[in-house]
Amino acid sequence: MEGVDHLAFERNKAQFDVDAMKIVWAGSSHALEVSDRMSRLVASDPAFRKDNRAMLGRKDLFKNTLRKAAYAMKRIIELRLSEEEASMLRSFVDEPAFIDLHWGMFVPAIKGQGTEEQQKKWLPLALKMQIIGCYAQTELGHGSNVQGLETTITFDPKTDEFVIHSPTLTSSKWWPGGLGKVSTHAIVYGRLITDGQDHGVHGFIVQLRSLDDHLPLPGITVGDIGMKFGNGAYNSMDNGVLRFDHVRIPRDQMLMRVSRVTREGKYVQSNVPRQLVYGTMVYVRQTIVSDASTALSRAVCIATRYSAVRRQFGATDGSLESQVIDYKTQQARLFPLLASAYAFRFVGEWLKWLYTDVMTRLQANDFSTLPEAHACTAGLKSLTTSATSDGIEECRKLCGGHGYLCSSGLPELFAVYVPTCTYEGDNIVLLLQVARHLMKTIARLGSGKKPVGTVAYMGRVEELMESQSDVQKAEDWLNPNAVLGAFEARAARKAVACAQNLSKISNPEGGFLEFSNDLVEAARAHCQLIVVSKFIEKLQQDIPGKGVKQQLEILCSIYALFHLHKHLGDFLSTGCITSKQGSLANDQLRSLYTQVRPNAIPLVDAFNYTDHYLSSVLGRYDGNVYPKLYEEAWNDPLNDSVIPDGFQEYIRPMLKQQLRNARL
Ligand SMILES: Cc1cc2nc3c(=O)[nH]c(=O)nc-3n(C[C@H](O)[C@H](O)[C@H](O)COP(=O)(O)OP(=O)(O)OC[C@H]3O[C@@H](n4cnc5c(N)ncnc54)[C@H](O)[C@@H]3O)c2cc1C
Repeated sequence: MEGVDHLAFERNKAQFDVDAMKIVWAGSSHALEVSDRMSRLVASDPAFRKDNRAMLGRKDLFKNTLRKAAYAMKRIIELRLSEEEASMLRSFVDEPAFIDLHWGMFVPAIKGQGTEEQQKKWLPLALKMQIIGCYAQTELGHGSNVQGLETTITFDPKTDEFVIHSPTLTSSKWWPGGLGKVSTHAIVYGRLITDGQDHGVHGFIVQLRSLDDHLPLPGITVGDIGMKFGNGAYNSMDNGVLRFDHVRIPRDQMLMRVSRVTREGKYVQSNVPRQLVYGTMVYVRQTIVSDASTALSRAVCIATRYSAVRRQFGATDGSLESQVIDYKTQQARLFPLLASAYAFRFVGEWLKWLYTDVMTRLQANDFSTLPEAHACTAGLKSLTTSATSDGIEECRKLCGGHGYLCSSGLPELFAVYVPTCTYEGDNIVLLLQVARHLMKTIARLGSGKKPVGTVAYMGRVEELMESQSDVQKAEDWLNPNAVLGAFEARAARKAVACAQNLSKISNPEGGFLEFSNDLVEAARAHCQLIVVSKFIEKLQQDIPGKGVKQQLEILCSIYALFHLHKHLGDFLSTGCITSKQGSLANDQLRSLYTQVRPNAIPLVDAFNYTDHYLSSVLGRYDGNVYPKLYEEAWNDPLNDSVIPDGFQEYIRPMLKQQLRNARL
């Protein structure tokens, strides 16, 4: 029945103002207005149709992506959209494409690492897309270990040029998105060599293809690296391979904000501090954390709506069967993910603030917060992307068999999302960086310099080593101080235990390798503390709207207590809480699930996603799942004919064969 809202009875249960929650989710009324307008614009335009992506072959998929990107650009110009509107529109087009790298890496790298002069020259071209750029750092042989890159970029004082060369097979650039078939330019990272001296890895703007006929320039070999995981999914992106055979570029194409090479070939550090480069990294990782909340909330929206539609077992006397969302096990898997989506939203919002704060301080030559900002964005990138990847897969399972259909939207969402655990820093490598920062923080505790920002709690390490939770009944766990106290004590104690183990080993690097699993766990505990504490901080703000704050308080408690329950071993073995307190946390968690249940559908409605964006039969706003699933099946190309191609060649002969000699 078209036009009927099959989930209306769920929406009527809302105990809070959903429109007010939409504003909280979007960040402001303005952000909601823009995102709502842009998402509807995309959803209503058939040119942005995406329900056939999984059926397309690679070439058609790729060409379709080019068409959409060009059409989006045309609309952005025609409608005179602002940068904010344009970026929203692109995100609702929802198709991994070369433009992601152009806007997400190429432009920020020029802004962050280029001199003013370089920005003046390159940014207008890039912003109007008269050149298209990518970010070519990773090589076949090295990704995480950037210092291991092999591409050489040697200054030739005779011609005032750099010569870029790929000396080995493993020095081939490998993976950069947008490189394979589209980009005209790249930020290429390689070893800078002047006068025989290696100055380490630096970035350069390099033209790869002719702006007239798109052919690779002399000395450049470039192509796509091949199909990736999933149907459709990330295959709309041309991740590429690139080799240089003594390619020459002018000297002024080295990104020279932090260091430069003079006409005479002298390598000079500018008075702009090297740390500035970290600013771009903080920016990029902050967007990844925000995107994590978006991806997870999409999956959760699908799984929650479908869990309210799906009924299994429990019918008595001819009554309806139970909605699967009412099963406690379903709630215990789904609601922590709902809570995580909100938690990541707020930690992402805070990271946006942090980036602005870091940049303001950098302008004033204050670098004091940079190591901490760098470590915490690295850690949060790792934590949120891992949890989101696992969460999307859990949502697929929460949808039972139908979750495995491409029309559920979940397989493709997972396939597109999962490489975030690897790109922009492998998640384990990033946690090890956080652990290094924690160990340095502990080592400096005696120096009198107080730790700042998200490691400030380490300044109270003596107290945290002794503290005992005073929780006596289940409701005590609703007190934010009780939760914070336990998470701080756990993080501090795990980090201190690592530091103590490391101090017993004479070779610090050897010790770091030996205890790296414990260090990763300590870093994870620290990052979970950040997420919990930022959620709690958010709730200390004024949050208007009937019942909105109350719902968020429930979600915050679910996020914290779910993790406390999941990592109970940590909390018990470090002695932060007793086993009785652990089981009280579990009691409280059960009660919170019951409280969130009537609000589950309204809480996912607050994400304000269009059906186009969700791209899921199971997650449809109106809950009209079964007729649409049935209809969708008949759209599959295999159903174009009743008898499949190949029947005469393969099926019929098999059916008719006489197996006189077979041993079957
Ligand atoms: C879809 C996608 C898009 C990408 N886009 C780009 C792009 O646009 N531009 C670009 O330059 N690159 C890009 N990359 C490359 C990406 O940045 C690298 O793959 C990433 O940095 C990981 O490096 P790696 O592949 O060398 O992994 P490796 O470092 O080889 O990781 C392999 C394993 O070793 C482990 N490991 C590595 N070092 C350590 C250590 N010190 N301690 C413990 N364990 C360790 C890792 O945890 C992992 O389990 C992309 C990759 C993907 C998948």
